[in-house]
Amino acid sequence: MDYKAKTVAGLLAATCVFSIIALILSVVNVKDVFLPPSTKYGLVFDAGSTHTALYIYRWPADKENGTGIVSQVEACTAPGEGISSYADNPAEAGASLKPCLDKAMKIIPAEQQRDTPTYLGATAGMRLLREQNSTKAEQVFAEVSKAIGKYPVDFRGAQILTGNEEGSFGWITINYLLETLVKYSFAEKWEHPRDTEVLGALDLGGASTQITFQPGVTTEDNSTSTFFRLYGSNYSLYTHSYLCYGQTQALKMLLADLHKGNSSSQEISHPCYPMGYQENVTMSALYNSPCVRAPSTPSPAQVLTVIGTGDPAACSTAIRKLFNFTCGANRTCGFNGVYQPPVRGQFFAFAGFYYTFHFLNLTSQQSFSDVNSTIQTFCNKSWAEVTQKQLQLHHTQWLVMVHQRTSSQKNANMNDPD
Ligand SMILES: Nc1ncnc2c1ncn2[C@@H]1O[C@H](COP(=O)(O)OP(=O)(O)O)[C@@H](O)[C@H]1O
Repeated sequence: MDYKAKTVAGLLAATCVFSIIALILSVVNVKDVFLPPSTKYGLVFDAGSTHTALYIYRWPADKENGTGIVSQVEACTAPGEGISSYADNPAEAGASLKPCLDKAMKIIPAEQQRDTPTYLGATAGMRLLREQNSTKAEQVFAEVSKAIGKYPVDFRGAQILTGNEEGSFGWITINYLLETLVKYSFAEKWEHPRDTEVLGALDLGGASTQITFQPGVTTEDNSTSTFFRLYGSNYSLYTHSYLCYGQTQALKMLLADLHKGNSSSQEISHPCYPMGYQENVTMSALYNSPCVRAPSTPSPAQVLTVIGTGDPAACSTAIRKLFNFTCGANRTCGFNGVYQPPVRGQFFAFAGFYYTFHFLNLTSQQSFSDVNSTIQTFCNKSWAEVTQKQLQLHHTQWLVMVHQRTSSQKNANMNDPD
């Protein structure tokens, strides 16, 4: 499995759309089976919390065992940030999709465009906006739907994925790409691979993080269980999405915690930023999300100065405070009391995990101790040594480290060969 994991890691990075193939696979309509065998196209917008991408897929119209075999033709990144960032200017959310739709229209033959199923799936950025202001979320959706509706495609709707869907689709996608669900055999047939274990999925997004795996026991809590029939086989999965525990939102929670620890001061000493680093942030920008509770006497225009102290141990302690690892009696849990059966098998970590590990040159199945020492070395660098480009990844390494430590404490195996 290791060599496959390596190969697929590159592919995963390039596409960054772990839920999307799964979305196509699960939505390809039964009526497609009766079309004459030919190539079909599908379009999926992955409306993430930090950016939107359009993926163009192609598959043979005659399908295998009721689930399609899909390949990606092209990916297009929409300009600007995620659609939730257009809450105060929803028309711009629609406009941001046009360059990618234009590109798709150049790729899909004109006579097939009207038969091209097109979906938009939004993730935790929109879940948070809906929580904060459902009217604004609806306006953003109305505008993106209007923009897509102007193109000659078979638009089947825009929706906010639930956390369970996001987790499950990520699991399906990595296992599809790793060929643990279906494989092209020497007999030139798509077959269910024998003696191959599926992998668990760890997805670190910007606004949420997901864990999904096939547990060895019956899931005790129905809200975390999901069932799929794929390529003729049944899968019962455990899945949970932790809202606010994606990179962007978790770092916001961390900064808010540090601010509340000394709220009378206009300076926030930040142990996770390198020594010498400094930035200004307004109170309104810091407390603009349901993930952080604003102080009782808000002063939106007030400017706070964040000063890096570059203290890995203090950073680790501050991050730990974002997690409650206490479980109820007779219960196993992930964190914050969320039920989780004992982890089982190998896991594949992707999205934010991949970007951070890639930046640190840690995507070649390094041992756990090598990973930790590389992270420690990087954490001890001063701001002068860390370029602006590196900064964002510098932020995230701490989260990754905590995720790793949490996983290792709970005996998860994150592709660690040791
Ligand atoms: N090319 C990239 N390089 C580094 N980090 C990235 C890149 N693309 C996305 N990310 C990070 O990956 C995370 C997932 O982004 P996104 O898919 O927008 O979030 P979500 O899963 O919450 O919708 C974010 O923290 C984002 O900053």
